[in-house]
This record gives sequence, structure tokens and C-alpha cells, in this order.
Amino acid sequence: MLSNLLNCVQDIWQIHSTAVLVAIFAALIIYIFYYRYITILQHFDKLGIPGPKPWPILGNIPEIARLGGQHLAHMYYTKKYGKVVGLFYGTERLTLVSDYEIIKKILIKDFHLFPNRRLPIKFPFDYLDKMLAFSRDQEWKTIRDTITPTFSANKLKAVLPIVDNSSRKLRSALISYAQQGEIIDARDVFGKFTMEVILSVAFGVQLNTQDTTLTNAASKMLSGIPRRILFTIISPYAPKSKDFLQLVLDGRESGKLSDDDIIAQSFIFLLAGYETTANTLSSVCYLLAVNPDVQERLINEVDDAFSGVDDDLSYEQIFELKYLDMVITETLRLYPPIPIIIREVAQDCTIGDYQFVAGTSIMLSTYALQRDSAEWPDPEKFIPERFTQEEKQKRSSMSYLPFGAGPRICIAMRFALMEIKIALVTVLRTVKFIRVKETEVPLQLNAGITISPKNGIKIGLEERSSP
Ligand code: HEM
Repeated sequence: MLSNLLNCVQDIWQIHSTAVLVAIFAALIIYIFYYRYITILQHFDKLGIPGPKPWPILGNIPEIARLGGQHLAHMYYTKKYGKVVGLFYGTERLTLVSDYEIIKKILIKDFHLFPNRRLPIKFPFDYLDKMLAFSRDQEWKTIRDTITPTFSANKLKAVLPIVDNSSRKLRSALISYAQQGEIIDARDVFGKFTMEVILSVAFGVQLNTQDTTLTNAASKMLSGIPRRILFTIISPYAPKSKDFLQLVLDGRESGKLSDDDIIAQSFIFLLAGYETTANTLSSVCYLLAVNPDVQERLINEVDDAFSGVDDDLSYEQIFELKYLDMVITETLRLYPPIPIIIREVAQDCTIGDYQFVAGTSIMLSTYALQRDSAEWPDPEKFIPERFTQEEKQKRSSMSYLPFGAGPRICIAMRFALMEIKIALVTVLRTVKFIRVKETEVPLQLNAGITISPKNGIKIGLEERSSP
């Protein structure tokens, strides 16, 4: 019986061997496709987590694009499906969470279950995986512990004059634009400023803010400079100056960081330090231009602060300016430069009523959280008074996360705030931002990993008569 069967298979094989091979191959492909792209689509149904119906391979991407980008899609999905929503970005499974208790557990209390960000793409150079933002587990901890002292209050005070120097150049440029009656693209002007600051603070490289050629050259550094060249560029500067890079290089001497680690941190400082801060500064100026009463009050605070001071404000005096802080905080609520926070689930776990599966991601939509009308009445309105001490205490700290929270919070938060505050204080002593007919109201946004104005930010300038 068995030998008959074997004979039969042998006959078929001799006659139709190619056809059989093709059939087996096709069955395998269909099985892999089905397993990889179709069964995965039931992931959230199995966990009882609601969400929009995904397409194979594309997931919810077509609908997210149709809704106007992920920032708007997240608001829509949260409203429609609730505080825990299952989404597919292609084949990536992401749970969108906006429940404050669960968020607190993910970011802070149960950090050990969610210690990493999941990298959606593979970087072209392996050493870039070592960037603080994308490094993982113990490697991340070693780098973070080594770099953290770089951003202490004392180190920030030491680099304050560098930021101050660039702010003065920025002010001169703005005065000349005002005198010529030029409409500026704020994103462009502040982009040059923050590029200059990060290059001089992080690497000791001296540039001139408004020198487009040099700034473009520096921008090119961001787009894939080979590792040896970058290291050759930064090394000669670092040992001479007490800039951020020197502190990172100290980590190499103590054996904690390798050359690859150091190059990777140089990249992340540039990537994270340039666009986020430039976008925040241009958003503040836009909001001041379209809210002249707020601008007037802020200018009064700045003038008062300078009235009893001979030269510049100290680090402490800058951080004491309360209304300035409220204006920036409210700007970051409306326009958080990084609109999403991502964490990878390290092991299967249950938080509250929800199960999270290892290898999938959790996504917190800062943009949607910070425009939730249940927490923020009139969420589209720019109201700095939401951030008086008294008002802040009424809200959950998880409702406002422009810098993230917990052990992976933005490492440079105080540096970024210092830079933004110094630039604004310096500039507002001599110019005002004005809404002109080219100013887009409301502002259209592009939202990917960062949020930026779709069509730039066009505003006018007016020289102040008596600073
Ligand atoms: C207004 C300006 C900035 C904003 C709004 C911002 C926001 C953020 C956010 C939301 C995160 C993720 C936090 C989390 O996952 O919990 C982050 C991480 C990070 N930021 Fe910033 N950032 C700003 C400026 C900067 C600057 C100037 C630098 C560097 C000089 C920087 C370096 C980093 C790094 C290295 C990380 C990764 C930290 C880690 O994984 O341990 N950021 N930032």
C-alpha cells in the first residue's frame, strides 16, 4: 500500500516536477503572506482593544493621511474609540493610549516594562543605533548616566554666554529686517539661530547665524556624513573648549563610551537640538504676532526685569520671568514639536484592563492630549494663564507632555528652555512681531516625527521705540 503511494508520488514528480515545485513555492508564499499580513490584523480584536479597521500591509496609513495627518487622526480616533485604541502603521502594531493612569505607569511607575523606543527604520550606519534616543536597555542607561551631568545647571550657566552671543546676532538681523520692512519666514530665521547655537554649544564650532552658506553646510552634516569625517571635524574643537562634546569625550576617557557612542551622540544633539527649538521659537513669535495683548504683557515683563539691571539677565533671573514661562509653556501645549511619544513593550503585561504584547509599541499623542477639551477648555485658544501655579495644580501632570516624562524625558529640556528664553528676552527688547496679510491663520501643520508649519511662518517686524 505504502509502496504504491510512493510509486504514484514518484510518477507525478517525474511528469510534473516543475509544476509541483511552483505549487509548493506558491503555497509557501501565500502562507507567509497570510500569517504575516492577515492574521496580524486580528491582533487588537483578540485583545478587545477597539480601533479603525486596518488594510493588509498598509494598515491605517491611508485613513490617517485622509484625516489630515497623524496629529488630527489621533484626536479623531480618541474621540471615536476611547482612551485605548489599536492602530496599524503598516504592519507595526501601536496602541494609542490617552488614559492618564496608564500613561503614568508606562512612562514612570512601570518603566522597566517599557524602557525603549521601537525603531521603525534601520539607520544606514550601525553606530547610529547608539544614539541616546534609540539606544536600548543597559547601553542606554550607561550613555544617559554619562551625558546627564552635561546638562546640569552649572554647565548651562557656563554655556549661557555662547547662547547670549548668538541671540544678539539674531537681534541685529531682526532689527535690519524691521528697518527694511521685510516679511520674514520665522522658521527660517530661527532655524539658522538654533543651528548656530547647537553647533557652538555642542561642538565649539563658530558660525554666523545669518550666513546661509555656512548654515547649509552644517545642515548637510545632518544628512549622512561618513563617520570618520565627522569625527575628524569635531575632534580638534572639543579638547580646547568646555562644550558639551568635551563632557561626552570625558566619558570615552573613563572607558564608558566608545568612539561610535560619541559620534552617535553628536548626531542626536544636532538632530534633536536644532529643529525642535527652532519650531518652538517660531511658534511663540507667531502666537505673539496674532495675540498682541499677550505680546504687550510679555514686553512689559521683560522691560521691568531689565529696568534694574546694568547689562544682561543672569541664568536665575531668566528663569524667574513668570509670564515668559507661561507663554512658552502654552505655546508648547498648542504646538508640541514632537507630537508623539513612543515606547516598546518589553514583555507581555497587563496594565489596568488592557493587555500589551511584547514587541509591539505604545504611542502617546502629545498633540491630542494637549488639545483634549475635557482637560483644556477652549483648547484651540492661546491662553498663557492656564499655566499659573494655581491652574497647574488642578490638572494631571500627564495631560501635558511636550518633553515626555520619566527616565527617558528629554535630556536637554532645561537647555532648550534656556535657549528659547534668552532668544526671546534679547529680541523683544528691540522688536515686536506683527501679523501681516501673509500670516497664515490658523496655522497649517505637517506632522511626522516632528511637527512643523506646512507653509512656513510669515510674520512682520516692528522696531520698538524705547526698549
Ligand atoms: C523645545 C525643544 C525640545 C523639545 C520640545 C523636546 C522634546 C523631546 C521629547 C518629547 C523627547 C522624548 C521624551 C520621552 O520619550 O519621554 C525628547 C527626547 C530627547 N531629546 Fe529633546 N526636545 C527638545 C530639545 C532638545 C535639545 C535642544 C536636545 C539636545 C541638545 C534634545 C535631546 C534629546 C535627546 C538626546 C532625547 C532622548 C532622551 C533619551 O532617550 O534618554 N532635545 N525630547
